[in-house]
Amino acid sequence: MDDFSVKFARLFDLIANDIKTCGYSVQTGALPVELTEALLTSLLTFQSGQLKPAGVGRADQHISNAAIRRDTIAWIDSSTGAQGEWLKFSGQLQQHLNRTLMLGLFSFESHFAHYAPGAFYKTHVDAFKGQANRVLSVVLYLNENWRLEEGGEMVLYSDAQPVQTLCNIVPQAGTLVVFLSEDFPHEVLPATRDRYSIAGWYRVNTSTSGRVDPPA
Ligand SMILES: O=C(O)CCC(=O)C(=O)O
Ligand SMILES: [Fe+2]
Repeated sequence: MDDFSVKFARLFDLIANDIKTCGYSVQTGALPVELTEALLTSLLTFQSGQLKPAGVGRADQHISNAAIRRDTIAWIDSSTGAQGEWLKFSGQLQQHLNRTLMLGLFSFESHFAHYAPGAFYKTHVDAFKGQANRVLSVVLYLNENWRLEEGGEMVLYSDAQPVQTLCNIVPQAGTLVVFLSEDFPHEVLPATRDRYSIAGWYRVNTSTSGRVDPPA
């Protein structure tokens, strides 16, 4: 194990255990402050025009739908050191979950998101049953000193009827949320201040005869 996986070994165990027992995990202080600060700096260096209104649905049916979501996004690559560290962290978590839970996670994609004051994302699921696309969702918050009265919580609901609220998650810097993409409807409530985060998804490889999805 390298330093990185030693550092996060306990966190990865806690997440794996939560996913196994209840399908979701909320970890406060999961990532070091220096990393969440550096990620926020990377996000803020995008000119506002470089963050694009997010779409709804699969990439090939990309429709921007302001009635459903009002965030703007930019996909993450390893162009800054902080983004590289985030991708390394996500890769290590992927390996750990594959080893411990046999999830067969194959690829990872993630984007920065900015919710301006008043912006929201109505209740949705990140993947549709049977489509075997997004298997596991990850959200990391980048907001220092978030106060409860500022709103902006993510509300996680149960899939079963009657729908129950499982938890309200305050978007405080360092909090990491991981959940099975098909199983948990969730929403983002409007906030009174700018709200910054990263949302990511692990996919399984669903390639069939000659068609690779997602691209290897
Ligand atoms: O920012 C959040 O709390 C969740 C975002 C989300 O649900 C999504 O991007 O699919
Ligand atoms: Fe979502």
